[in-house]
Amino acid sequence: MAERILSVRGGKPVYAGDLAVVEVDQVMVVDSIAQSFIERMQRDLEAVPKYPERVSIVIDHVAPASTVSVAQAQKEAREYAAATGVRLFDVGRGICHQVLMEEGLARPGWIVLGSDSHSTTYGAVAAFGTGMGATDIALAAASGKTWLRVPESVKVTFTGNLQPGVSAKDAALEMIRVLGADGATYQSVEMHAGDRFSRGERMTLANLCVEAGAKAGLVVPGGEILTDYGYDIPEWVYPQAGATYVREVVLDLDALRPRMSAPNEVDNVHDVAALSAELRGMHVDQVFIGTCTNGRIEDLREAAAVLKGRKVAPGTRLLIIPASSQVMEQAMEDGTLLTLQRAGAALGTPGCGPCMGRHQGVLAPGEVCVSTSNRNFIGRMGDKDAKVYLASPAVAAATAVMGRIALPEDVLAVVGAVGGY
Ligand SMILES: CC(C)[C@H](C(=O)O)[C@@H](O)C(=O)O
Ligand code: SF4
Repeated sequence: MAERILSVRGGKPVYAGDLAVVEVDQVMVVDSIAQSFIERMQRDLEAVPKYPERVSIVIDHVAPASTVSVAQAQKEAREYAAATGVRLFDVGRGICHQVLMEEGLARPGWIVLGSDSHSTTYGAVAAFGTGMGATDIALAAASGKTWLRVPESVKVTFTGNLQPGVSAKDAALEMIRVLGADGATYQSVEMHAGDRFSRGERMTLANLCVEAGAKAGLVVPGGEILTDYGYDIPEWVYPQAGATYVREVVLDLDALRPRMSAPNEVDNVHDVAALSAELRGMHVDQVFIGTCTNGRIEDLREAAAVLKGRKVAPGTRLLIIPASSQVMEQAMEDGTLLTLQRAGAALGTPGCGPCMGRHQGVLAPGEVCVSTSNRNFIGRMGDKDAKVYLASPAVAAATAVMGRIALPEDVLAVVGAVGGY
């Protein structure tokens, strides 16, 4: 898939290891990188965006601003957008990847460069999405092009079906366990799943690919689900018959059970049911449901199904942040937010929230957090002595009810307050 997309978009056949120069359809800049991006454009390149409509700035990582310097950087980003005509998604619109997908700014066959590592997410709609630093992003904005070394591909085939209580997040964590945290460095993870996964589920899978070091995470479009792409799928995004891969992995969804990634590496993945009694009994201080990995409407509904009529355990706090304003609206309309609020969740403004430990839920030394995000390295969500466990929204919600790591079935017997919120 990577070879074909980069060949067509570069106008000549390229193979793994070749250099490709390709047209860029969308350049995405996040708040945290905006200042360096602007500096590269103005000071180093002395350029303006070649195609302003192909550049989007998203204020999402620390939104609303937490300090004066963050506020100043965001002010400069707004002014830059107004002066150059690039698109601006301001505070409250949501997390960059979710917003670009909702706005149709990632489409099958597109090349989308983001100043954010989780730009692999766009592979959910067969777009070649990848993250780059401020300098490369600025060059792409100034020239409308970028150069890439064409990645080798790893083939991941999903068989069977997700069982009740098991989600795409569990499949993604299992994939990372099998590949390893550096198992797909600068490779394209090409996922073959037929029509097993919805658009949101494919986003979760493609999102996690960068945690194996991948350059891109491409889901091969398949089956009945092709309608949720929103745009035509060109024939040339499909892998060539007889394509060769550097590695092939098969994941059986029938056998998959809820997974959890334990500190401090994303590929330290375990079966939740098989965790030691000590870990299952450990007090959990904070549960966070949200992020570009699992902050979509289906994720909030999954959490609400577990939390409905129940309360967050005393001594545990539950933070829930929808990935975008659109998700927030859907969750308002269908009552999901009310269920979550009544269960005792603290609801936040759409954005990244505490995912990378900069605001809205930073962890103290020794605290334990179960999060639906994608990273759990030392210091990710606050103090270096805090611990982050990664799981699905259902496991996170069950954990909030029990105050310790739990499976959705563990809370079935719990009705109403567990000691009172
Ligand atoms: C701030 C941004 C550059 C960073 C990333 O690149 O991924 C962040 O989104 C993260 O998840 O750590
Ligand atoms: S939600 Fe987390 S992982 Fe996603 S872009 Fe924001 S900080 Fe990065």
